[in-house]
Amino acid sequence: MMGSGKSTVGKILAEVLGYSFFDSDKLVEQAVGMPSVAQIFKVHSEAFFRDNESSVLRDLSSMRRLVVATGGGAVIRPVNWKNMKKGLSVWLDVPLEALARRIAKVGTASRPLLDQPSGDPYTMAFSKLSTLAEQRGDAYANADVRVSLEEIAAKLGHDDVSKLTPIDIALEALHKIESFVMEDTVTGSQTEPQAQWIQTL
Ligand SMILES: Nc1ncnc2c1ncn2[C@@H]1O[C@H](COP(=O)(O)OP(=O)(O)O)[C@@H](O)[C@H]1O
Ligand SMILES: O=C(O)C1=C[C@@H](OP(=O)(O)O)[C@@H](O)[C@H](O)C1
Repeated sequence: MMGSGKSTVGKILAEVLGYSFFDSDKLVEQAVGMPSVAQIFKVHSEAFFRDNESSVLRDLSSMRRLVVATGGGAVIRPVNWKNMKKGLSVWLDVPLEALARRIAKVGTASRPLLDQPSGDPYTMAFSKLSTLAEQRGDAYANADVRVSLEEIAAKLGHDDVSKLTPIDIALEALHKIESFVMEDTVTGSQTEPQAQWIQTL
């Protein structure tokens, strides 16, 4: 979901693993030749953005040793899952209140689906995120690995997920990825090829 920390945590994962890091929104901007996703939505349309997002994910899916921070909406198209399943997918599950707090802090201008002409930024972001979460239903649960910030906070004895650092979250993601790969190897289903393509969702 938007603001869940895909880029922040994804970059740490890439560094630790010695993989390359890509942000699919940035690749779409480059492919289209526009400086921002917001402008692509405005000048073209969401559908145009989604088509380009799908082709970027398709191209990335044939590469190895990379971590990709997808856009939060990549989960809505089954064709994207077909490509994302060529690697290992990680869902950063962040409570909507925490997402809305982060987004209100940085502003909504770069996230066209949340951008509203007026109103309290936290309330507007929370309301739009709730609608998107409802529309997207269980789509995020298709991910191979779920990293729940509420679970990490409980484990570390914090009363609030906002006390978690990106490193806390990346470490938990690495533990979960390791468990998934081990299980995959034992059951013989083998994520292809040994999870060398990781996306944070
Ligand atoms: N664990 C965290 N705690 C607090 N703020 C965070 C955390 N992770 C990311 N952020 C902040 O939240 C905002 C969105 O993070 P980002 O990584 O860009 O999310 P995404 O790529 O999922 O949209 C950024 O301002 C980032 O600095
Ligand atoms: O959730 C979404 O539909 C979107 C998420 C955004 O990426 P981030 O999740 O990196 O903000 C970006 O792709 C676009 O604004 C749409």
